[in-house]
Amino acid sequence: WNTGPRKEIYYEPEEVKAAIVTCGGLSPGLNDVIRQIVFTLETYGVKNIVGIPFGYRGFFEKGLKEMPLSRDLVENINLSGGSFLGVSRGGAKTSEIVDSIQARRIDMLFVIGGNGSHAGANAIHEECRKRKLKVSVVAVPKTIDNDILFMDKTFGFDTAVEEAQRAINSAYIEARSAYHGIGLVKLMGRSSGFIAMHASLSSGQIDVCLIPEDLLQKSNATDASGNVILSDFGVHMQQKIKKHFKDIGVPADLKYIDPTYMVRACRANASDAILCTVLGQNAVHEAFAGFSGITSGVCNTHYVYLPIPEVITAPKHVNPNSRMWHRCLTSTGQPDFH
Ligand SMILES: Nc1ncnc2c1ncn2[C@@H]1O[C@H](COP(=O)(O)OP(=O)(O)O)[C@@H](O)[C@H]1O
Ligand SMILES: O=P(O)(O)OC[C@H]1O[C@](O)(COP(=O)(O)O)[C@@H](O)[C@@H]1O
Repeated sequence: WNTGPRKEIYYEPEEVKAAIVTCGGLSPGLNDVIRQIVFTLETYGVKNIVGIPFGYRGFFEKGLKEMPLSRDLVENINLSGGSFLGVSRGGAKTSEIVDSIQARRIDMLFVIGGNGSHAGANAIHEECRKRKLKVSVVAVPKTIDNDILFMDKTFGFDTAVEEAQRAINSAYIEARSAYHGIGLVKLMGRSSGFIAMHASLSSGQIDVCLIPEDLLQKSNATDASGNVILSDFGVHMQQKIKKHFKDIGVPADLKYIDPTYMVRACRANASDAILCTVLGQNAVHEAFAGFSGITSGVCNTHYVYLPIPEVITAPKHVNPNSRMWHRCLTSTGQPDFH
């Protein structure tokens, strides 16, 4: 569907109670999206806007209180990284969340999150329909990993790629300056290597880029949200490289940098800040148009609304047969390990 404001709106703004929740891991730009949602709701004339603290947990965990939000309060939150509302994993209890939505008389719920949060948003939407509640549940895709289907990019990804350059450059300088130096940098991406691929392409200082599409090391452990915990591949590589050079009797001075949380906690860069602005505003137009169970994003250069079930069928991965991955291989000069 096309995005943007509609001539006819489904809700009477003065009667609306709108809630915003941020779930999952951090991504640069979360505060920009919260801020734009609040600004746009106020522009429509909504007076009752609240933030749900610490993700879905804020709906039912004792001691967590909703936070009244206004333009004045959120004016400057985009100047820092993180989430003004707090985030969390786990705690997805759909029926308790919907009980809480009902008790708080929420008409619009804005869920800012990744694949898991979208699955949660869809479950909440379905449960609201089942109970015949007129609640618009709309999502805004958030993930630095850029692993949401159909989206050209998600907010935070550009910032992560840019911020990763600092770590790559430091590793490069250390490696160049050391006798038999090697620099090793670990970047985030869970099961999708978009950050690593784009950071390699943009840096030009990388000799080998490894992506999880090639290298997944699964374990049986899961995090609070049920995501499989992958073993730390950076540390694994560090040990393997050291052992290899020891075994062949060649000195190697390996410097390992793991900048992942420094990258994730950054404030959004200019291009992500613009993306967040558009997505935040579109989410409000989406809710006022009466949509629910929908997410907004940028797909094939167009801003669009998409049904949540379509975008969560699977995470998006780097295609090892794609032109982009082959451009990366050409740029680094590494062999194709396939
Ligand atoms: N399949 C699911 N159904 C309902 N809720 C889910 C599902 N998967 C994850 N969630 C909830 O969504 C929230 C965020 O999920 P998580 O996977 O940690 O991050 P992300 O949304 O960034 O992928 C958590 O509170 C989690 O419990
Ligand atoms: O240490 P945490 O918070 O569990 O997060 C680790 C994971 O978070 C990520 O940044 C993704 O987070 P989301 O799925 O919440 O977007 C992955 O790249 C990484 O594997």
